[in-house]
Amino acid sequence: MLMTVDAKETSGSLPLQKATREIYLPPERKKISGEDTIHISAKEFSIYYSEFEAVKKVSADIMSKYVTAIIGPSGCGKSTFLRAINRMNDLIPSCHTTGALLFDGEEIYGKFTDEVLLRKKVGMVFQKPNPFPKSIFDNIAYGPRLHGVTDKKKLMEIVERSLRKAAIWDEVCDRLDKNALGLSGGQQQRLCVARTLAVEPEVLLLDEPTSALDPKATAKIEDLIQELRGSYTIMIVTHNMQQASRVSDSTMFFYEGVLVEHASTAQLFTNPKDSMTEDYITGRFS
Ligand SMILES: Nc1ncnc2c1ncn2[C@@H]1O[C@H](COP(=O)(O)OP(=O)(O)OP(=O)(O)O)[C@@H](O)[C@H]1O
Repeated sequence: MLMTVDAKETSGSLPLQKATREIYLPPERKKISGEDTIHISAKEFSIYYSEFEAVKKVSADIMSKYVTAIIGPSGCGKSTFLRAINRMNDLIPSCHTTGALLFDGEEIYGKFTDEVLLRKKVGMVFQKPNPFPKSIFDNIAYGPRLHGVTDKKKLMEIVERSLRKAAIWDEVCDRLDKNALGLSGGQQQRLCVARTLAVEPEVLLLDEPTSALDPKATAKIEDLIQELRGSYTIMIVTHNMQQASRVSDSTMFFYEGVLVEHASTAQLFTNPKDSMTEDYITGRFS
């Protein structure tokens, strides 16, 4: 469903411009059966690169098995926040955090956190598909092998199950021994989702997973997110607000490192509480 929103003419310190954008009204989304539980929780959580505070005292609860979108202008800290959830930022020496970030109630940045186990539970798919230069089979079997699965029959089961879950089995089942780099960009990205699913994570972090894909491949990934909703907690960074409104249950809007608003996607896109959110979703600034 589409409607046109005229943004207000006043907007604090933001440059004034007439903004008219078609806003996709999020469809009614079914509640996931069972009790709603908090999977990830940030409490006054900040992330620094040296002295620079890229994410500022964020407090938010991410609900288990729902889809959460993270939106906001370039450089506002979306990816930095996402990457903190499986400690990918550890690879950057200047990066450090304050406050708390909890996964199932346990400190992600705790002294005794097992990062390998954390990254098994919290998988990540990046902007550009990045299959290994190996066969399709070996791409999917890579993680399970790393975690000690050696039995060929068991590996075959995992490979098939993961490729089916990622909605790519039918396209590749007759060429599992072929190099994954021979797949199209969209297929490669679904293969990367399958590779992540192969180690049975609980959380999927998707960092602009469709920005390098054409509309058809993008639609397949969006359909896939809907398929996986209810089985995994999914967080997706996207610049595409229509995508956020199509695929997510709740949306976080960041601006300059601050979490300005976090609400159900329906509310955030139709009745945002903060004027800055409204200005952003109506295209006053990007
Ligand atoms: N490795 C790094 N070292 C220093 N500063 C960084 C590093 N990575 C990101 N930053 C800075 O942190 C801030 C947040 O960056 P981040 O990539 O998280 O933003 P983003 O909202 O994901 O942006 P985009 O939408 O452009 O991907 C930016 O000011 C960026 O320049």
